[in-house]
Amino acid sequence: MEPVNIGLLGLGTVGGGTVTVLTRNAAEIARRAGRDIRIAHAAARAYDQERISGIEAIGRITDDAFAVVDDPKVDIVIELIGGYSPARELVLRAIDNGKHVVTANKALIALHGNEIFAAAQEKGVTVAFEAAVAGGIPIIKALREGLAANHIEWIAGIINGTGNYILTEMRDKGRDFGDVLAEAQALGYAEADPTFDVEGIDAAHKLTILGSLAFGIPLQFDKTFTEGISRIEPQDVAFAAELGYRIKHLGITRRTDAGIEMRVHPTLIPHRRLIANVDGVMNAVLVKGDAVGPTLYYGAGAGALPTASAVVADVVDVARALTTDPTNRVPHLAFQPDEITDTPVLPIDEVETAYYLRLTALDRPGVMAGIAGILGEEGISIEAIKQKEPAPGETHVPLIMLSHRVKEARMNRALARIEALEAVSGEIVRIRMEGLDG
Ligand SMILES: NC(=O)C1=CN([C@@H]2O[C@H](COP(=O)(O)OP(=O)(O)OC[C@H]3O[C@@H](n4cnc5c(N)ncnc54)[C@H](O)[C@@H]3O)[C@@H](O)[C@H]2O)C=CC1
Ligand SMILES: N[C@@H](CC=O)C(=O)O
Ligand code: NA
Repeated sequence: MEPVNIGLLGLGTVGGGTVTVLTRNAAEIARRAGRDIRIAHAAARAYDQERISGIEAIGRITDDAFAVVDDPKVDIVIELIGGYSPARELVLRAIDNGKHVVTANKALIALHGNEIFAAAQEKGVTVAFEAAVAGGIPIIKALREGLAANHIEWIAGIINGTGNYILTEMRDKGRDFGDVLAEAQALGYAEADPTFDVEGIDAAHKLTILGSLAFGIPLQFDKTFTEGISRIEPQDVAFAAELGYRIKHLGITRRTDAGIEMRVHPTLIPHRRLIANVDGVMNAVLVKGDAVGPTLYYGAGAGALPTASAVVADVVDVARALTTDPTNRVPHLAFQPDEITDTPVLPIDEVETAYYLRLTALDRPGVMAGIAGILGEEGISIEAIKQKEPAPGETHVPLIMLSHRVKEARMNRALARIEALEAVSGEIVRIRMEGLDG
């Protein structure tokens, strides 16, 4: 049988890894796909010839990505340049040319996926994106296929490798935030703009995709609440540990009677949960289905070869389905396109969680009673309070409180009133908490 011809866009971290995996495992991949798979044409603005093992097997390398998507020999375009533009134009052009597409670009899928999948359906081609969420972990496949029997209740995941790497190094080795970020960049884990990693944007892109796959809703990145890790302080990591918790940056999506929660933020979770012990660049995604119960998927969330593993698995999937009727393929967003519903996404004000609060208050009788009075008036009950000893010469002490579950809007009101008290100084630190057991 004729080989499958790949057009590869981008020869950076993931593009280079993809060349290596496709060439190193060529024989085994061909046995699985039923055809040889070869990179006929590749495009990159820049690449390091010396660092890409297998590069000599590429038919032709250019700097013109549009020449690759317009190459009539190419059957499958792999988009690994990243960003919104020209990635969007390249993918739409590839589809228009009748080519299948494999991409690792979560920013592209989260923002333009609805348009891209509609175009692909129209043309009868597939756009595969396993590498876009949780790198090498086959989480898209698990949600679309392995868990297809279930009513999914919620998903909670560590879905940014760079962020988890930074949090782990800060906690275990007391390293500086900036230092660890620079290392994650050197290792090829970070996005081209690393604020996407540290401010939670990358995790929000991935959560947007997970929410759509789990609940059959359109991709709605603009409705995903996003908070990053840049404001986490070492003292909160230490206080959380004293109380039996770890701080992890989680993407959480949950079905409730009022709508679907979609939120990305640092979260205190009990240290005994498996997911609380997922460290470094590793990712993990917990999925709770009504029939299967809780399931956990773990693996490398970033890096050349782990991400290439997902890219090449998609290529094999597409190659196997080249001759099947498009209507019999697994739908892009897990549900049939005409079954995507517009269940509302809840604004963060409507979301209910427990909270870790740290405030700095005057060490004087009556102050605690004033704070407790406001919380009581707002109907917020407190599960635990810890008052630290004042440092020598200090008049103020850190006060740690863990609340029961309450709507965000109500907590915001209470915190504004407490911050206005004369005895309370500065901003109250608030970190959401989840038990992940229900
Ligand atoms: N690095 C990682 O661990 C992971 C990355 N991803 C995603 O994979 C994609 C690629 O990421 P990396 O490989 O890390 O990026 P990179 O920056 O290492 O590589 C990008 C490559 O694309 C080329 N390029 C950029 N614009 C181009 C254009 N207009 N025309 C031709 N070539 C162009 C660059 O010259 C380079 O060869 C991104 O969408 C990223 O979000 C997904 C999962 C993990
Ligand atoms: N920058 C991302 C790369 C993979 O998606 C991360 O760190 O997770
Ligand atoms: Na994946």
